[in-house]
Amino acid sequence: MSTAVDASVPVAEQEDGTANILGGKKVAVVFVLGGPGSGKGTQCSNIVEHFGFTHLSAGELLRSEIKSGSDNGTMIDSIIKEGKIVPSEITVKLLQEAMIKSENDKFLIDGFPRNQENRLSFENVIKISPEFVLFFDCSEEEMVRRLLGRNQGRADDNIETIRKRFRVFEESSLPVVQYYDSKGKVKKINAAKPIPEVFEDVKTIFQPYGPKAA
Ligand SMILES: Nc1ncnc2c1ncn2[C@@H]1O[C@H](COP(=O)(O)OP(=O)(O)OP(=O)(O)O)[C@@H](O)[C@H]1O
Ligand SMILES: Nc1ccn([C@@H]2O[C@H](COP(=O)(O)O)[C@@H](O)[C@H]2O)c(=O)n1
Ligand SMILES: [Mg+2]
Repeated sequence: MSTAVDASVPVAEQEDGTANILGGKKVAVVFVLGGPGSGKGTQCSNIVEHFGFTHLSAGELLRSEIKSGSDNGTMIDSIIKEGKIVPSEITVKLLQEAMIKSENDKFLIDGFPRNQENRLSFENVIKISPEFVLFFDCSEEEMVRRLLGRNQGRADDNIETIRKRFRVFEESSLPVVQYYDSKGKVKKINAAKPIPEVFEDVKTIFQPYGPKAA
């Protein structure tokens, strides 16, 4: 059984001082937040490659759920097209299953928690506190440019839904960032720079967690 991420890395505890244990192993979780198109997925891929984390994108898990034809698929699809947030019990269950299935003990949870309900549901069900929150800061103007140029066929990459996603980000996701900031857990990155420059800043933050095992 794995007992720790790396003996030299201080692993976060829950607020009551108990360890972050999932499926019998001690785990480290980093929440990755930022506006739509700020570069969360792009930088998570780099972190996986250099520091051996497992990347779990809440949005990707929800899109897979739609594709799988699950009972909730139609409802998730219409919520995503509206740029709104899927009920937490669905997203938290998908994250929990993916974490338990994984053999890794270091997770990047991208695009989550998107609102306070997501945060509380994760705390109550999974009972893990994040090591920190990596927050990508970028202007809306730049994020629109990136999203409209992404070309991945996403149903929500159109200007109407993008505007709605920005409002949801401001109204529901930024309060989560502020909550973690009040606990001293936010590491803010200037995400407006080119991809390699953003990753230089990200690397500095992840140095204690790497490098990826050979
Ligand atoms: N620093 C950057 N400079 C320019 N383009 C970038 C940068 N980072 C990412 N991109 C590009 O912007 C687009 C959006 O990036 P990405 O998918 O990583 O964003 P995201 O934050 O995961 O968005 P979403 O919340 O919509 O999933 C992609 O086409 C990506 O290649
Ligand atoms: N915690 C979450 C994360 C995402 N969603 C929905 O998925 C959409 C796409 O998410 P990305 O992170 O891939 O941009 C997002 O706009 C939400 O509709 C969610 O409900 N809850
Ligand atoms: Mg993404």
